[in-house]
Amino acid sequence: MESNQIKYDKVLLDVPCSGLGVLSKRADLRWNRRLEEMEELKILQDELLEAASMLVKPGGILVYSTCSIDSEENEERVETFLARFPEFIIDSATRFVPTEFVTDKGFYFSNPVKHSIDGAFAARLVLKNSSL
Ligand SMILES: C[S@@+](CC[C@H](N)C(=O)[O-])C[C@H]1O[C@@H](n2cnc3c(N)ncnc32)[C@H](O)[C@@H]1O
Repeated sequence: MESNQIKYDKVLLDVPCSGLGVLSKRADLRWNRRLEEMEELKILQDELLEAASMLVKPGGILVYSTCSIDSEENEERVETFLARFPEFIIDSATRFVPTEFVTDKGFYFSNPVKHSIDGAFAARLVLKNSSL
């Protein structure tokens, strides 16, 4: 999918997600999830990530974020995306947040049990310049 629309230096994609990082505030989510809904959400997250990536300028930044602690909605979505769009690379979160919130792969991740705050995930991706 290619596009001739305006492109941006920075794009933030805060996707619809299961909300599994915020169960302390949304206890109802615990009971209302269905497997099929998760599968649909993952497809939607992939579609939105691909669509958002088309809006990024060469050298620009794409941040993918969720309020989920489920790796299927987090690392797995980003890895699926990077396998299809290797022109994007991970830019580690270490420059922006304390290291205790940075995963081995350079993603931001807060864990309600470990950090006593809502669970969330973010991946900072850079679109390589074609000249690189
Ligand atoms: C996690 S929320 C984003 C919240 C936002 N960051 C804010 O501060 O208001 C996810 C958003 O995705 C929107 N959304 C749901 N399905 C969508 C779709 N198919 N395409 C685009 N956006 C969608 C929802 O309406 C919701 O506003």
